[in-house]
Amino acid sequence: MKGYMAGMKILDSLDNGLPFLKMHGLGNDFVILDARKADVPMTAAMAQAIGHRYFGVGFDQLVVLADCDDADVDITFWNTDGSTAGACGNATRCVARLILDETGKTDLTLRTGRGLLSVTEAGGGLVSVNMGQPQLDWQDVPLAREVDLVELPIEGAPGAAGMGNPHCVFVVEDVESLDLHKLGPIYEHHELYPERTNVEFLQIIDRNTMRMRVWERGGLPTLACGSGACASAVVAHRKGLTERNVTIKLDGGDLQIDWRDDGVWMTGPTQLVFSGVLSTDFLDKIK
Ligand SMILES: N[C@H](CCC[C@H](N)C(=O)O)C(=O)O
Repeated sequence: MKGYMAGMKILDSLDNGLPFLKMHGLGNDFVILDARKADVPMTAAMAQAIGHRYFGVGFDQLVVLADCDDADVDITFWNTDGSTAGACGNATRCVARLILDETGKTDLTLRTGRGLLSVTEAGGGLVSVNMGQPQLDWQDVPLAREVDLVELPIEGAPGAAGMGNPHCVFVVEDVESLDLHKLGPIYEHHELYPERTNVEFLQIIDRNTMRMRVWERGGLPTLACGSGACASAVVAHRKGLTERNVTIKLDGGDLQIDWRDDGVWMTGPTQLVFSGVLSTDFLDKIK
């Protein structure tokens, strides 16, 4: 910022501020902070403040990158309510794109709350991530008690799967007519999910295509949810409705999900939108 608007007091606040990137994957948007070179302390209150769409920057998830010994980078995901998540598929793709471009590699290993994830350059601006095998034991999702994960004892008999974070997947006749703001909070806080859950609504189009809308844990509908798309593909296949390889049509665009022997692969686009700097004045107020 030096030289630009020289002499204005605001410059100091930006020169010593905290740089960030804004990216999205299918309209699921992220603020990315790089703590690899300089420590970036993050708290729930800070995440909430930065995430505010009017008083902060705004995001669906905040992403903090850190160095680690056994992967190209370590990633932590924060929701707008200040909670953290073990997985975020779209943000994982966005970070993968950054590190692929930064290193010139075509394959990466990323560390998330779920463990080590493999990434591969898919060409045409697309990135593929192996999101790992779905968690299909009730303790791992986690659920409150042992139940049939393909037909949960909830009206509408949704299915459950974990992808490093919990998911509750409904199959419905008409996904467009649903009021997510009404339904989402009911199931996010359902007693069967002790750590709350992300909630996906699917409409099957054919055995390789479905439409999905999502209410994310953290209290908001988003335009896309990568881990939710993976969980949805798993549940729909386990219910016998689809093949293992599907196109999922989200509000923000399409994801390809392929449940292979080595895990659930997710392929889709990413977009770097802008870089910015959080002012020290703002940071001082939210600490
Ligand atoms: N948008 C993310 C999911 C964020 C996860 C979060 N809402 C939670 O599990 O608490 C995705 O692409 O997978």
